[in-house]
Amino acid sequence: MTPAARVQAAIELLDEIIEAARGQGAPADRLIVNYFKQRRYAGSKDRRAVRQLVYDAIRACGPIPPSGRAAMLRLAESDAAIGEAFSGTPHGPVPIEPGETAAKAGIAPQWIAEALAKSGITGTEAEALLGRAPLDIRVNALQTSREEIVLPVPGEPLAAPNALRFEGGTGVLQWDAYARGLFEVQDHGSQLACIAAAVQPGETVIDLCAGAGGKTLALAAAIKNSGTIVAADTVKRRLAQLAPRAERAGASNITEVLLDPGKESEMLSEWAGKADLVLVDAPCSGTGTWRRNPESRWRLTPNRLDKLVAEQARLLDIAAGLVKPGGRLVYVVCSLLDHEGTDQVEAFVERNLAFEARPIDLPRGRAHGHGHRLTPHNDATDGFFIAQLGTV
Ligand SMILES: C[S@@+](CC[C@H](N)C(=O)[O-])C[C@H]1O[C@@H](n2cnc3c(N)ncnc32)[C@H](O)[C@@H]1O
Repeated sequence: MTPAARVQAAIELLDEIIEAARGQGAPADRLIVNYFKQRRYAGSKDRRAVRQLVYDAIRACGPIPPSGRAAMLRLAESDAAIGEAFSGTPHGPVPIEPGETAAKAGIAPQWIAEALAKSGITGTEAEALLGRAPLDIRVNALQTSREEIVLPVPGEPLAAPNALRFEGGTGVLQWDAYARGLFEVQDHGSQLACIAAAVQPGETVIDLCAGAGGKTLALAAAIKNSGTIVAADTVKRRLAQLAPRAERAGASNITEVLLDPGKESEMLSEWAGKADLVLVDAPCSGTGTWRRNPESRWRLTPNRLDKLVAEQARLLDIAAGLVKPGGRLVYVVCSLLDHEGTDQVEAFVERNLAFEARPIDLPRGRAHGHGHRLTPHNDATDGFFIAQLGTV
């Protein structure tokens, strides 16, 4: 493909991504894969270059752009080579019309940028939300250690004791050590959130929003396969990924519970008031993961955020009923909006007088409100808010 044809392909893809974001359709990554399935003539270099153009344009536009072409014109303002592609050559974009405008720049749609600013995320902190994420792994302490593991490329040791960092895009899933369960891909921030849970061997742990089990597996390793971990979620397709991962990792103390939405407490009643730890890794807006999914900021609406905040509060109250006297609840969101973080915890302790927010001691991050905050700028992790709620 010529450089101009690559720019035109990126414009077409951006049109699809914008439409999907407006209608809550397929994520950008899937649309890119589908696009190239129908265009086998594009080689791997073309695919990589187009993908890069698409993601650079997504990052460059704050609000949802009116069109893929307007998004690419925004990128052209900082890259003359892209501007030159608008010359009307075959397969390339038609020339720029007089008065044609580029999409708006910025960190995010205005209302989200304002909510972030109210939460203390401005300037370089806000810009870093759209940086490029490295690739972190968690060495599986059930099978090996960071010192013993042998990998094709040496990773950079991080503050979490089992964390190693590689350049983004490193093909770690093709490594033999992955197939043998010696490590899992997990952001350093997620690993630190699991450390905040401070599990001890023999404990009864409920991972209320286990998803595909990323944190469940870290907790199983920390608890050294003793005690019990209940991994619960409402989405079968996510929870179904846990069993094969657990088998590969050698984690043998996990019980899965597929929950019906609205019947969570009923379905977990055998553990009511019995858990040493309940982890609530709640569904959230994901503002801390824009490095990986920059277009997700175009999908969030005030109404969707309100619904998420209400669901987080409901899940926290369900979790409170599962914690035993003297036990603890750890609340995690990969968002930096205070609505979903410290404000949520403040409202929880007002509703649940048996709980108090406790300080968290981690090698990275800072205290923020009623919890602890990790950010891409300050900590080189995804953005997280973590709170530990102990019974008084
Ligand atoms: C942030 S994700 C969890 C990620 C997972 N803990 C990990 O480390 O990979 C939030 C999860 O909450 C689940 N969820 C949403 N509503 C729920 C509910 N009412 N009860 C339990 N889980 C729920 C979602 O299906 C999703 O898997």
